[in-house]
Amino acid sequence: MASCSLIPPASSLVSSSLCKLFTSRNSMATVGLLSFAPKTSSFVLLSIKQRAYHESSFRVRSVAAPVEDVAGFDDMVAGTQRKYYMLGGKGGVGKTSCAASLAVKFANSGHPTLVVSTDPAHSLSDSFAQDLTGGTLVPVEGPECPLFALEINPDKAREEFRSATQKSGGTGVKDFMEGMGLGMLVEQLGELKLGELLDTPPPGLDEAMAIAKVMQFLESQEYSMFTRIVFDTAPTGHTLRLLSLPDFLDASIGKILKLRQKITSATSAIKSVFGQEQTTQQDAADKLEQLRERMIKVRELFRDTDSTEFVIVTIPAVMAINESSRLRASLKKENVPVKRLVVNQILPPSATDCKFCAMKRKDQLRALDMIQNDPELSNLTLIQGPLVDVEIRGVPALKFLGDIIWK
Ligand SMILES: Nc1ncnc2c1ncn2[C@@H]1O[C@H](COP(=O)(O)OP(=O)(O)OP(=O)(O)O)[C@@H](O)[C@H]1O
Repeated sequence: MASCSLIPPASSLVSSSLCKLFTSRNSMATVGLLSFAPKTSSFVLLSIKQRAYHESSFRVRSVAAPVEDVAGFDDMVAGTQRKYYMLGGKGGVGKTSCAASLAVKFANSGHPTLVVSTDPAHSLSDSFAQDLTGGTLVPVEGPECPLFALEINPDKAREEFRSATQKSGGTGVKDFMEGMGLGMLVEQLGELKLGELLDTPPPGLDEAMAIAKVMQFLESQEYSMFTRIVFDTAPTGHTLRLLSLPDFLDASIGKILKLRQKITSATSAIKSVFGQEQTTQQDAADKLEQLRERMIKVRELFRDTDSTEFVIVTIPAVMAINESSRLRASLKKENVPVKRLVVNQILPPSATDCKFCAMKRKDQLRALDMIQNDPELSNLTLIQGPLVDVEIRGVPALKFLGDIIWK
């Protein structure tokens, strides 16, 4: 078990007191240094000296900060009905760290939880300091309730889509129709820009495929235990494309299936050619139909105010805030529910003793002010995450960050 001892302030950076955290298992020594900031009545993690500590032995209960309902975590954790949290924002702002810390907090609050990365450049494995690759659910060691992680392999998901569509309307059929002189149908196929879609998948396709894949997993009895699903999504641009993608794919696939019907009933010659491959054609058509249904479900999931919430993560910097504002506007237009905005990596108030930090903090405060005056962001619940001086890696560190952010 961890213990906590209070020692006198060691530097002017520390506003009130320092708390040293220990872990005794495997003779591991200091785990972290906390600073108590009286202004905000909260503890700030200053450093973690030992990274290879044992998850289960890291406890900060004895120094828990006074509980404030800042993020509205009580509301997030309430109920056993399944809820989905999608965390998204600009690249590098801390989406993965926030998503992973939220997942750990849910699991420690009694929810069997699944955390999924749909970002093609996965960093969940790095965040949990555990190998989570492979496209299957991997148990994360440490939390009190089951926590599983899943990194969806976008290449594999895209390949599935490619083979399904090629069989039932892609280049093979297009060439065949050209050979038969059915120019008109080829034109219709061209309109779908399917070839383009397959050769250079738009950002968002990976994401949509990944989410569809997760929903497929979740339909099975085996995964019915999960009551909280946290998505670590790809950077903003991808997310925005994703939102319009289900409509696009739904329309495209719908047209392909209609086109296929037209082709099969067009001439007896074509019928006989397709007849030879009737089973394959049927399989492909079924796959496409399935894909279309899943895309519709993804679209519905994003807009379901009862079970889904999109949490925007940003940093206190003008560019990031502007991007968050645009993201929020687009999400609003698409009727995607957003209630919370995490502003991560905020310098602690005590960071004023060096010129650089003082300037930086001033800059950050100006950016925070921008949020208050931004018509898209000002009405969201503002959650502030402190900048800590080490990388947040592994369950104990994620638990620590989660306890600061998700209150
Ligand atoms: N509050 C914080 N204090 C200090 N470092 C942080 C904090 N939040 C995140 N980081 C660090 O910033 C880096 C990027 O974080 P993370 O991977 O969570 O961001 P991301 O938005 O998911 O990035 P990407 O868009 O590249 O996937 C990591 O090294 C992480 O440890």
